Amino acid sequence: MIPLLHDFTGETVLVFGGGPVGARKARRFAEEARVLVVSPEFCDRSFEPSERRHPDAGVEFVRDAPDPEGVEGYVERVGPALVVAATDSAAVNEAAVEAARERGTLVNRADEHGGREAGSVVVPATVRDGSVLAAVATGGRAPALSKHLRERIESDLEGAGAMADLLGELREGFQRTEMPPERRRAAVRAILRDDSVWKHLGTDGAKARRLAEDVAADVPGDTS
Ligand SMILES: C[C@@]1(CC(=O)O)c2cc3[nH]c(cc4nc(cc5[nH]c(cc(n2)[C@H]1CCC(=O)O)[C@@](C)(CC(=O)O)[C@@H]5CCC(=O)O)C(CC(=O)O)=C4CCC(=O)O)c(CCC(=O)O)c3CC(=O)O
Ligand SMILES: NC(=O)C1=CN([C@@H]2O[C@H](COP(=O)(O)OP(=O)(O)OC[C@H]3O[C@@H](n4cnc5c(N)ncnc54)[C@H](O)[C@@H]3O)[C@@H](O)[C@H]2O)C=CC1
Repeated sequence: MIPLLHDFTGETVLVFGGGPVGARKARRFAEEARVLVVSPEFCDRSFEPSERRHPDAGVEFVRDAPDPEGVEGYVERVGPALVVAATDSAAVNEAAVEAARERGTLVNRADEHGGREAGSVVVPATVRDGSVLAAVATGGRAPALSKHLRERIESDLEGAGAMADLLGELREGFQRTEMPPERRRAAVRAILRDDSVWKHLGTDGAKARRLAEDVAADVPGDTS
């Protein structure tokens, strides 16, 4: 399996099953999507996304226990970008997969592992810092290991979002001044290797930027 990124901003995600697993997936997608959870009960009703990347993002709950035909009806009416099948009923989960497949909609089935058909996607463990993200998966062999590794790499990503913002701004400047591509690459590499830029990113962004500009200015013109 090969990871791809999908922007759910402004999209709807339809989750069947409001147990711990459905709630965890709902929480994840509600960072940027409008999430509709269909379930007789929802174990995470107080949930509010910590980071809302779209005004409509959040979770709505519909109290219902649809049978397989009813599941199809929800998928038809809601027209989601992704269906999450996270009930404790294999028949209901299978109906959600079928309904999604018929509409060409992405589907995440929580009660299975191993190879999948096109359009059937897996949710990895994710670490995010600003616009930077890392995802861990184990081919479904050991999801608890994905969680464990996610916790371990959380600290590695600290400051990465601020660094991405800084480099994004500097790159625009480099492009405006028509800095040759080779020199631009060398400057970016030198900034990334500079401990004092990293150190100041979290505390004094303006200072980090000045340091980075100095590092870039010191990069030799001819790097061939
Ligand atoms: C295939 C996949 C499909 C999918 O859901 O997309 C899937 C399937 C299954 N998970 C099961 C169990 C557990 N899953 C977790 C945790 C997570 N599971 C996640 C993803 C995935 N789980 C996909 C593969 C990802 C990969 O390749 O690694 C994470 C990463 C993302 C997320 O869900 O948000 C999230 C960590 C999030 C985080 O913290 O960062 C824990 C740990 C815990 O709960 O503490 C346990 C209990 C321990 C154990 O059993 O290992 C079972 C057995 C159920 C049973 O026995 O009944 C199945 C079904 C089966 O294996 O058949
Ligand atoms: N992918 C993952 O990370 C994991 C997957 N699982 C699997 O996912 C499934 C769900 O796990 P949990 O949330 O722990 O189970 P759970 O049993 O606590 O929750 C299932 C929820 O589905 C609801 N439900 C039942 N019939 C429904 C229907 N017709 N329509 C809508 N909702 C319905 C139940 O009321 C309950 O709220 C389990 O069957 C298990 O196989 C379990 C652990 C982790």
